[in-house]
Amino acid sequence: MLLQMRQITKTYGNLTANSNVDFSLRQGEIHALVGENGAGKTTLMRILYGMEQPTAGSILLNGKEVVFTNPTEAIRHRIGMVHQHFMLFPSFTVAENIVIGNEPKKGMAFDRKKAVQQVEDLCAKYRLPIDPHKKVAECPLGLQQRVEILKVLYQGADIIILDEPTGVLTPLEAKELLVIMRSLANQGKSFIIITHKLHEVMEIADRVTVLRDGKITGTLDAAATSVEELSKLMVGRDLLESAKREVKLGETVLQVKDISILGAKGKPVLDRVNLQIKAGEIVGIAGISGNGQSEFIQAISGLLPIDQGEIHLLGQNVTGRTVREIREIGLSHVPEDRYQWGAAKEGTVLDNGTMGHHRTRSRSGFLQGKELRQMVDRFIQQFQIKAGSQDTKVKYLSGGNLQKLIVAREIAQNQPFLIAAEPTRGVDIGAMELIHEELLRKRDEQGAILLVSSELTEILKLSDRILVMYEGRIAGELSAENATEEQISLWMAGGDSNA
Ligand SMILES: Nc1ncnc2c1ncn2[C@@H]1O[C@H](COP(=O)(O)OP(=O)(O)OP(=O)(O)O)[C@@H](O)[C@H]1O
Repeated sequence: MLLQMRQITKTYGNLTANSNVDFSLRQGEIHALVGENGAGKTTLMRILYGMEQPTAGSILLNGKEVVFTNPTEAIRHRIGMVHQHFMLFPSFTVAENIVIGNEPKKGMAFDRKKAVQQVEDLCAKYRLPIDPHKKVAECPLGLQQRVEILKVLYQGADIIILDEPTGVLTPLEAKELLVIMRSLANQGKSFIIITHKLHEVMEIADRVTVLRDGKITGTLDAAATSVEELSKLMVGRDLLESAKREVKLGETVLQVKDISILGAKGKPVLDRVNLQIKAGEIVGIAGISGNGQSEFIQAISGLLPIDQGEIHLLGQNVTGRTVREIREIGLSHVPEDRYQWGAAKEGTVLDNGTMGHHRTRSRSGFLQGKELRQMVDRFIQQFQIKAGSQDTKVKYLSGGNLQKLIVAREIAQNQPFLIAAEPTRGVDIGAMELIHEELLRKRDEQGAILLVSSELTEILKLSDRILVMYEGRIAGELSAENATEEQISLWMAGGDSNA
């Protein structure tokens, strides 16, 4: 066995993140690690990569015990990790990012020519083409991830850990990554992949290990299991399928009229976009990221000024209004980037769970300290948020648990209009089901929802109408009944526009 982690336990104060975990990896294997948010997946991998020390337990590489007190030691033992949030220098080139830390030198100076040559050789060896001279800032996310993978290969990794690698990728990029992993595995590399996407596990993994509440609930051959069995092992129950119910449409809540945002190079970021959403409907926007969806949401929520057109919310012209004014008129917003817009990392669960709620009225006036705590308690229970206590800083929450907290907070604002951008990014399937159910409930109660998601299945499941964005324009619109994955994918790729 290439790698064995034996009886690993990790505690933080009185919280047990990993409890007597046994995990193994064979050479050339792709081993998926799955489990609910906060189950302890990232913690286990941080231990393997030397970022954390286990409270108890041992790691054996090729049968010999090893102890890593930092990532440099793990790298020396040919273990590499690609994190959820990329750790690249955007203003450096691809080649510079790959060799950094181990740069070829000519005398004392950095040997740029040799670095480029080494990167070109590496790309050829592993059949992962990329332009070494390109600035990382100019690479789409899929290519940035390729740089991260090339970087660990450059460092000599034989074991590669990928933490939710497809979360930020487009469907096409995700498919490509799976092909790359299989090809590298065939060349002898071994992978551990943390993912919430069980269909991906079925597609790519040889074996799969399920963690629940810090403990292993099973290690299975992927070929001998199913999505249903895995979800049961993860969540401890069968999943409910939420179905859309008939709802009568109410009055117009959002009206976007012909809005445009001019780009830096004369090419519009948004080009005469129109949209109307009524009470009681979910309108989904599909599209490959980078086609204007982010700017569209930012424009509606007052984060980004527009150059042309008007935005009306509940009959009021909100064009040019501030974020706060628009929120007060009737918007709540689950933002796309939870770290940039959604949360204050140094704040506690209580602080983050009550943001924007201080002006929410209770029967006795505005919500007071105790009522705010009770409200956050309800969020924690309803969404099964693993947070230790309300006084825990959110930077210690697992990614999915922070996402659940933001979604709970925003839905509870009870505003007539909700923007839900990537609402289930990074959450486990049990939590995804809960969030979907809550969004549908809000719609049934005459809420108007704008859903932006890179997950086509999510768009298809929840939306009453689907719009596809391509290069800043609405490339097409379909009702839920007429929507097919094929048609949407075609518009997403810029083909056969009906607009
Ligand atoms: N430095 C820390 N201090 C305190 N608690 C921590 C720390 N790091 C992790 N935890 C806690 O350990 C538990 C396991 O977290 P971990 O990030 O491993 O979960 P995960 O399975 O990767 O979740 P997700 O799918 O949401 O990313 C969580 O309850 C988390 O809040």
